[in-house]
Amino acid sequence: MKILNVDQIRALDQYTIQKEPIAPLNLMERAALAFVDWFVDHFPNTIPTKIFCGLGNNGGDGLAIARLLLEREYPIEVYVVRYAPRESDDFMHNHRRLKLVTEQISYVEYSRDIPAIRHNEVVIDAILGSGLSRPAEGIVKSTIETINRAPATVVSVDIASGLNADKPNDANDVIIEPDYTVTFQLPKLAFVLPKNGRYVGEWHVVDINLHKRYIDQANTPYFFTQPHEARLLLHKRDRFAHKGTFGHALLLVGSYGKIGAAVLSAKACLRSGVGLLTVQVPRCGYAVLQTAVPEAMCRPDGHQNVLTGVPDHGAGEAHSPSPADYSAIGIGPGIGKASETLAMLRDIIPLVTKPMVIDADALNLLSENQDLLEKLPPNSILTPHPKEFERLTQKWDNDYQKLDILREFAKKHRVIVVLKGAYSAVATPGGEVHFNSTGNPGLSTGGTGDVLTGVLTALLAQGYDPVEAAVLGVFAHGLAGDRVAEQRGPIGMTASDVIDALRWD
Ligand SMILES: NC(=O)C1=CN([C@@H]2O[C@H](COP(=O)(O)OP(=O)(O)OC[C@H]3O[C@@H](n4cnc5c(N)ncnc54)[C@H](O)[C@@H]3O)[C@@H](O)[C@H]2O)[C@@H](O)CC1
Ligand SMILES: [K+]
Repeated sequence: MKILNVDQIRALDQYTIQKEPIAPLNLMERAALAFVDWFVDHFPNTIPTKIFCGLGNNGGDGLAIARLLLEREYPIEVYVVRYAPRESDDFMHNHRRLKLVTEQISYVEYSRDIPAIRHNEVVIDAILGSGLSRPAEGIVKSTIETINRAPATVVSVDIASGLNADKPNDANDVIIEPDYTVTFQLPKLAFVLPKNGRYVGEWHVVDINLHKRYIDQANTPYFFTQPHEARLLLHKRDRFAHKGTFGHALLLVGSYGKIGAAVLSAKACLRSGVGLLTVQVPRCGYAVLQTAVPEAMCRPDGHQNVLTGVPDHGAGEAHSPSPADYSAIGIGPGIGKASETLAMLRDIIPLVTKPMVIDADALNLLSENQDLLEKLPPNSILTPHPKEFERLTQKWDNDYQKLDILREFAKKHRVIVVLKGAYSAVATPGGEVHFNSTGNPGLSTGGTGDVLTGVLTALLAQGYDPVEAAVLGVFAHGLAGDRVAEQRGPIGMTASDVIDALRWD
């Protein structure tokens, strides 16, 4: 699903009005109905509900919503926040319509007009929407502050009042902190950025049938991966397939004290459909790996505690692994930053021609040895969390700047970057960013990153296009986490649970 900016959303509204065609007032009615359908599914008509409306089209939506909820016998009180002398046309139409069904419309001009809000109430926030053009001030600001202090459940219409949809807010801006945001047609970029979590709450997109042709043609670097889109990326398996069909992956993982990372990445790789897997671990990890992951071939490193890339001669292999022998290579989980391991990266990276997966301390070694970045095979997948990405690049002032840095980095180095977190962002060499829709805070636990490396390496080994591998792998990994959270709650989740919950159908 595309994420469009405010100008595009406005143009999309206009395009729909002209090309469908539909009168603006009817489009507003459609939006209000879509909101109300969602609302009646979530709140019974026994809860006192206060709805705060601004004077623009967001407020117009609010007035239409109030009328539709009154028809459904919701106990609604309507408050119009009068911050300006002029109302939008569609606001005025809906104001007239609402007055035909209720006398109970209050006007908030001064602080004393703001009603008390009790804890068992619902507040619908329709003060300002995507037309926000300056910070909330005066009576708008006081109303927002009162709503935020209230112990009620808050639902924002389209977007929290005061929140910019596609650019940073100032630290001092006063913004509604909703429990839910019900937005029209497409998500806003603001919703997927970490700093905005409290200004979005749980968000839902409702379909209001805006014109598909405009959406199809609109140019945007930003996408939100929906389940059906991820599922389309999945390769069908041939009935006559054999293990050679699904590639041979090599994982270079683990160091003394971190062999668990090697085990997790190896298990996840095998659970993600790879045909054959070889795992190179320091000698200290040999028995552990052979026991914990009997399906994998283990190549012990010549070094007892860290990876050097040189195999243990006792294992009968005289040569370093030839990267060309493998369909995909994943490096990083648990490897540490020993100088021998850096030397291994220096040896191996220039020899690899196929996209590889780079994670954890391999990323930190790249940060400290940036010349290696230039040598990465094109379309390699890097999987930093924000701190690792900051080490690779620079500090950022806000999430929007972080996105710019992310896109620039992926383009410059011709790599795919999976910036991990809520709504993990997959940045492509072509400048696109795909935000993931699965996952939950339970995944913030040791080892889940190692699992992701295994998953991505398996997909590359099977011949997935690297961008598709990243988008699909991140989606499947998050979905596995969601399955675990559903079964046992997010708090007790372990990386091993995530591996067990991986499914590819
Ligand atoms: N245009 C359309 O066809 C549709 C619009 N819809 C609704 O319309 C909203 C956008 O409506 P508008 O463009 O009228 O904008 P808003 O309703 O967000 O804002 C109204 C006006 O307030 C002024 N304003 C901006 N920032 C302010 C501030 N901080 N304090 C006081 N005044 C401020 C601006 O002049 C702005 O145009 C969407 O969020 C959505 O809720 C929906 O009805 C769907 C269809
Ligand atoms: K709003």
